[in-house]
Amino acid sequence: MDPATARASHRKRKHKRRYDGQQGMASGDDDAALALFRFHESRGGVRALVESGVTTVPPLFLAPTAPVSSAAVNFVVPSVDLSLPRSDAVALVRAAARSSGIFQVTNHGVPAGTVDSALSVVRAFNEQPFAARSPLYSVSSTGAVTYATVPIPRPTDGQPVTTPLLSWRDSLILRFDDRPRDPDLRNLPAACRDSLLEYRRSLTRLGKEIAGLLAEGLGVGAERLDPVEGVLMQCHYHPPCPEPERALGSREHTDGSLFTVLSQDGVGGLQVRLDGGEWVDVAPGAGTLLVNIGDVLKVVSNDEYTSVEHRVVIKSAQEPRVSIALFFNPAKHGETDFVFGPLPELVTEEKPARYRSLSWQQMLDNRSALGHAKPSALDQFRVTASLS
Ligand SMILES: O=C(O)CCC(=O)C(=O)O
Ligand SMILES: [Fe+2]
Repeated sequence: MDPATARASHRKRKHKRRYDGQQGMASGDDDAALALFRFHESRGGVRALVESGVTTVPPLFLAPTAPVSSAAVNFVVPSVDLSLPRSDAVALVRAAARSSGIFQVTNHGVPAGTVDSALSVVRAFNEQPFAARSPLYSVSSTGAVTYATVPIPRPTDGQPVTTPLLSWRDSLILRFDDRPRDPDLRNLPAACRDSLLEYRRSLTRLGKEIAGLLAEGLGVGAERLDPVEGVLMQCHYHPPCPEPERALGSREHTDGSLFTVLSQDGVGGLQVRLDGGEWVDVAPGAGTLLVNIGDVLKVVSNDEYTSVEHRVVIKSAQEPRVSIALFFNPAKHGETDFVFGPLPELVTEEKPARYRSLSWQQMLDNRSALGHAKPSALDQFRVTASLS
């Protein structure tokens, strides 16, 4: 190979690695990696594909098996009425966080208009002409605001190349970590910016209340999970899909957060996996707020609480679906990485620490290397019982 060809080939491989986030791909994946590269270069997201009139799901998005849910199980997401006396609300939160790892909150004090408006500005952002939204397109995981079709890393479980690389959704991502003030969102249309900041302000109050209830449910002081902050806001737009049963809106994963507050419109598609078994639908309720437990809280609670595995299937060939996930973590300002482990109060002789302490960065590194699904990156930090 002459030096120029070798350099070009090296550049191509580097590009591929940057975009698929995986090291050492098999050469059989080359075409998929190039298709992924080209897709990102086009800067229009899934929405642009749909606008171009695709009638089939391109291979980059193909789910390996039809993502069916169990019709046999009638899953009703636990509901917590936040206007109940505190001890009752704590008991409900505790039961839900221990069993399914997801619950819905009612009487939460977040105005319905705040949620509706946030969902509709996300939809409007994505439905702007290509020229208005594509300048923000970036797969970088830094920056105050980015817009992209973001892949969730594939589990490295030896699945064949047909594993989908991309989810059928475009995400507008706002990052609030490391910043004492609101991030610079000047690139967003003003109405979009104002609604999303108001949404975050309102949900931050709710997040603090939920953190207190979750802490009390563990039998520790409310302040033990405080201060929390909505550090990352992912606003997802799932364009109508010509073959809904062949794509996934989101691959299966657990969230890396303490907990996540999720709102969605009435289209539906969110599913959870019960006890690592069957996938079941979470019935949509337009504007309802769901709380799901993430991996940080699973560790901090020493496995008292469970992080819920979830995914999004595409329900409609006509209707787009919009959802907003606000991820809550311990507040951190500046450069210091936060380290977390089982709370000392929850470690006893009968129940020793199930995890070693780990830093947020270690957790992120493991998630991108091993994928976000179970068996999870977290298992790397699990303390295994000594056999001797
Ligand atoms: O779109 C949804 O309902 C779920 C989104 C989600 O799971 C996430 O952003 O982590
Ligand atoms: Fe999630």
